[in-house]
Amino acid sequence: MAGELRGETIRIVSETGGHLGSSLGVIELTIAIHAVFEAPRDTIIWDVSHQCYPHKILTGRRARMLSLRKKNGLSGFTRRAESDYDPFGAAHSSTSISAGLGFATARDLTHEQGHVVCVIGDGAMSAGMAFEAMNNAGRSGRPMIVILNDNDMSISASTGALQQHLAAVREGSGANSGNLFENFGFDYHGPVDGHDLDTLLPLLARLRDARNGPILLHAVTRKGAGYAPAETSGDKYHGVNPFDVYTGVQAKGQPKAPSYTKVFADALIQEAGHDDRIVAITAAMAAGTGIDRFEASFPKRTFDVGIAEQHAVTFAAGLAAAGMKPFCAIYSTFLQRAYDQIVHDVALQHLPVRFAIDRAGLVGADGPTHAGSFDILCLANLPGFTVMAASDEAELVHMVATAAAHDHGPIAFRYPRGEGTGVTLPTRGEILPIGRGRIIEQGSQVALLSFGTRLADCLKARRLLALEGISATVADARFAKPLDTALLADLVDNHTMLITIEEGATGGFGALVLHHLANRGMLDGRCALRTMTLPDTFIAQASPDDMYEEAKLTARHIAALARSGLGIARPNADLRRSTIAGQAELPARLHRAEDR
Ligand SMILES: Cc1ncc(C[n+]2csc(CCOP(=O)(O)OP(=O)(O)O)c2C)c(N)n1
Ligand SMILES: CC(=O)[C@@H](O)[C@H](O)COP(=O)(O)O
Ligand SMILES: [Mg+2]
Repeated sequence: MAGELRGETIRIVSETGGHLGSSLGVIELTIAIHAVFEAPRDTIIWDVSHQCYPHKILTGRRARMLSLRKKNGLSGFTRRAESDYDPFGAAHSSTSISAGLGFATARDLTHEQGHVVCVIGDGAMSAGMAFEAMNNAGRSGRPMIVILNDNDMSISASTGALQQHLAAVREGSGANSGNLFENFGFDYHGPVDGHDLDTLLPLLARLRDARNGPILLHAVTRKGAGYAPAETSGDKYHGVNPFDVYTGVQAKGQPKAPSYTKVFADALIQEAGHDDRIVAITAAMAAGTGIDRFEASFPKRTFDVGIAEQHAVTFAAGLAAAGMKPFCAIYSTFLQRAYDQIVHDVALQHLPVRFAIDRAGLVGADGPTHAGSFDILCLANLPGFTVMAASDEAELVHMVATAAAHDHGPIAFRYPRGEGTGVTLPTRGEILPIGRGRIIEQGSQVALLSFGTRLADCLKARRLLALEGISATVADARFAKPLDTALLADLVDNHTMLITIEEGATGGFGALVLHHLANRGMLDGRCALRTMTLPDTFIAQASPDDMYEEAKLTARHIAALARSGLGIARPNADLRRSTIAGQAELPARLHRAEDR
């Protein structure tokens, strides 16, 4: 059974890509859990749930697994709307014990009998939220079973004191003094071999029938277990592209340009080489944010705090208050977890923390839980914040330098997942802090004001409109806060329509522009205003190549809005055929110093 399930998981992920290592680590655990407990009557909750592929195969979704992480396909995480066997959605870590205690409490209040099982990894266990939940559950006395899936790995190696404690417990050296979980009121069992069904099956049955309060089963597993390419790789094939099953070699297209992440990391390394107050912080995403590259150059100035975004932000605030220049590199979606720390510890104290916001905007296969939708509206509405968005990777280099020099209050710059545009990067001598927006192409009827990387589509839209005799200006806002009010006045005074475009939820850049213009009586009808944002409905599992089509944030959509706003019907047929092929070339003068 385990061999078949492991083989099927490998076969599927070799075609779909996704999170392989963690799924392979819980093959036997998944079998044992579903053998001993009766889902969906019993509640099985997977933390992060990136390891849920075997669970999905065993719960009626095997036939659909090749649609994993694709448009209208199965989610790469558990999802309530997808199956009764997914009682709670996840993807952000460390939520399972809280949710499990919720289910257990509801069960007891309604005098139901079901069991509640939460499977949480050692990495996810390192987050504060897991401790909050254990603190509450341990005292509650409610029967529930937490299975700690301890493979001594996060995405990369686990960090922190918990990792050391678990190692001591695994080696038995911590057993005599009792362990953390017992001290939190859990009946601790283990450590046991999480791959040994002969141990797991009778033990889980006994724990199931105990029903005398919260239990923690410490299962020791191997991430990537049973597949040599995964077991022998540094990250245990945490997240993979489609791959050759026999060799393990992943299909990796030749990148046309360095990723935004790499450009950020290299730019930060450059700045740090000239300023030893610059330090870098990651919350267990060293490779994903490029901070692993920074660490190779500045190991003593790099801090991986574990899956602890809240702590990461306030830790950065402390560093800033003490005169350092902290760069907090956190994915947009995961930064959501630290919002109060951003408001209370950073903004209200006006501390110069630098936020490098990677994966800002749509991210494709990881779907709605990972889309970077809210960082603009969350940060640009905070007092004293400076909020920037890079329109390409050259701009990102200038923004890193701007952030390094910015010592008066918090500053954030956002950039997307994946490859850059291939634009030439500025040399050291060409790098200058930026302070305002800029006009890229001058027109006269409609102004397209982009905040971020949708600029390329605005330039394409300009060419589409030109074919129809409509003249468009394209401008790069660069800042959502402070707004470049001179640029806004220029655009409003000299055009009959202004369209703002941002890859973020409504309430961010466009809303701030509207607020500014309305409150200064600049929307008196001479210039119509439209805003283009990410739709409220999340773009679920849109494949990377059609997510902007789904989000209606392409050149075609921009041109259509301009046309309709100007009261011009759709172009005649022969014009429709003339589509603009290829990427709009950014004008050579785009990156000249005087444009800063
Ligand atoms: C709040 C949050 N921060 C970061 C991540 C990114 N992330 C996904 S899985 C993972 C590591 C999880 O480690 P562990 O719980 O031990 O699971 P394993 O992969 O070892 O099975 C991280 C950091 C996340 N999902 N949620
Ligand atoms: C499960 C999880 O949250 C991470 O593995 C995430 O999927 C990484 O995203 P990137 O692939 O964009 O680094
Ligand atoms: Mg782990």
